[in-house]
Amino acid sequence: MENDVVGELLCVEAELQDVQDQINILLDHQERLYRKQSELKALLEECKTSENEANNNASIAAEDWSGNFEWDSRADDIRFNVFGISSYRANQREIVNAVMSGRDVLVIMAAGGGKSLCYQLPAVLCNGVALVVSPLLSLIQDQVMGLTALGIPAYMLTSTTSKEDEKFIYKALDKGEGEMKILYVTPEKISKSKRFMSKLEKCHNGGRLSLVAIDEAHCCSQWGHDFRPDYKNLGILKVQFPNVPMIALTATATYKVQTDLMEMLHIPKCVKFVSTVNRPNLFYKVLEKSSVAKVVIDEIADFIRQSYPNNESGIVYCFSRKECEQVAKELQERGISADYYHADMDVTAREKVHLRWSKNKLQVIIGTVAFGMGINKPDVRFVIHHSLSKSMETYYQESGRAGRDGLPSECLLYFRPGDVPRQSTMVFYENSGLQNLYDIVRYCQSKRNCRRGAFFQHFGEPLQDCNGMCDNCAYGHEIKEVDTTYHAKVIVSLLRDMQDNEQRATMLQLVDRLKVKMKKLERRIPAYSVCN
Ligand SMILES: Nc1ncnc2c1ncn2[C@@H]1O[C@H](COP(=O)(O)OP(=O)(O)OP(=O)(O)O)[C@@H](O)[C@H]1O
Repeated sequence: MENDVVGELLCVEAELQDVQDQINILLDHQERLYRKQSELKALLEECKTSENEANNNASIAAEDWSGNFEWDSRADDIRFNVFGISSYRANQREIVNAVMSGRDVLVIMAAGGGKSLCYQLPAVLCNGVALVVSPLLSLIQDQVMGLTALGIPAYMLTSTTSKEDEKFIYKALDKGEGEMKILYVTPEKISKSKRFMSKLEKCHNGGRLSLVAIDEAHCCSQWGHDFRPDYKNLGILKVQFPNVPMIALTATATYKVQTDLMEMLHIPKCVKFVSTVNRPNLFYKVLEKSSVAKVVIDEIADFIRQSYPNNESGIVYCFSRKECEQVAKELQERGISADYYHADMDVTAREKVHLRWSKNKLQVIIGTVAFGMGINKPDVRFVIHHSLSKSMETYYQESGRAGRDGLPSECLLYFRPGDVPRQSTMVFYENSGLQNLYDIVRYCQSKRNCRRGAFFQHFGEPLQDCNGMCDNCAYGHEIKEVDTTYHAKVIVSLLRDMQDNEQRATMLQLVDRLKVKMKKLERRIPAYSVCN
């Protein structure tokens, strides 16, 4: 009898091993299919793009923006002698040529790729004034300061503009008096100031409006990660000035966002320049986040001390304002030069922190998502996420603030499932909010797939080699397989009970109830221990 049982047990074990082997084969197959699926999706997007462009304007395909143009030598002269740039980066020359040819242009170029030159160079080359719409005051101030230092007459019309400058700007628009090549405004100026719009109209009627640039153009789309209601009204610019070339620029836009913003800005026939989202100098890594807050801070402090002992700049992103302050305080207590930045602080205090950090007087800035657009520091060596972002797109943008100078930099994300419900309550009412959140959760939980590959997949781009620049590709992870069938059954029965009794619970309450129920069951049926 015992022999029979042993024999049967061996058979079952052999069969189980066989099943496991088949599962492994299927998992490999699934991974290959995912890759293929992402490549095919990218191809489909490309086909759609070229099909749309062909439908919109058959001549686009035939146009070659890298050929010779009459402004070539003047453009080279200004690029080199005014901007001090010795050669163009990918797509820059082609974009300048398309704008100079009077076409509307959509530019999608990764952070630090050099988008500003794409409209600033044509602005200097052309007669008249270029209007630039940009979402943030700090961003505008930086740009105007930079251009003024290069000797380019650039101005901004914002709440901080002096009466004297305002008078000069209005005169320049109205009558073409004084020298003004570039004028920066926030989108509110377009939607809210009738006076400004009437002066702009006069500038246009006098043939002096050379081009319109829309920076951070993804803000137009509700499907984007940073929708701004005032951006919705920018379409008026194309309606009022149909013959003035418009250039819309952003670091990220999925196909859906691209289509949406082209529609909002009324530029259906624009020439599109899409550069890769790949940032080869960034190393992406996901770390398991301890449920003990102090442990996480200790780890972050150790990482900064050991990897960046020479005051190299970094950012730590936190979920809430309170958490920012707490993390900053605890890092300070561990001897790290750190301070916080969030929307609850007054503007002066925020600017002070930003300035200290920009000038390397402060090593680490601890920010909420409010510390975002307009951060132009090129030498940020690390971006740490104390909790996960709300989407792949947001994470790409935030982590992308590292290494804009092209030098090796690190992007670390601390993940624990307990942080997911905090985000899900925030994104529940956003367009595709939960779907976007689950995409990044999948990114965090993956122990097999290339992190970089996840970005390519998300932005519908063909896969490129990671060159070992993510944790999964560099060292791989030991994968422990756990059978969770029993847990799943208990969860389902728990949910059924709650449904029958019309009860509601948050995710964390649910976890607590599950723990209690598991304990009860274990006591009753010890064989089904949680460790099973
Ligand atoms: N062709 C070039 N050669 C060398 N440096 C360049 C070139 N074009 C731009 N740069 C420099 O690269 C840096 C980043 O450029 P820019 O600020 O325009 O990037 P961006 O694409 O707007 O990035 P972000 O989306 O992060 O704002 C700037 O210091 C700029 O002077």
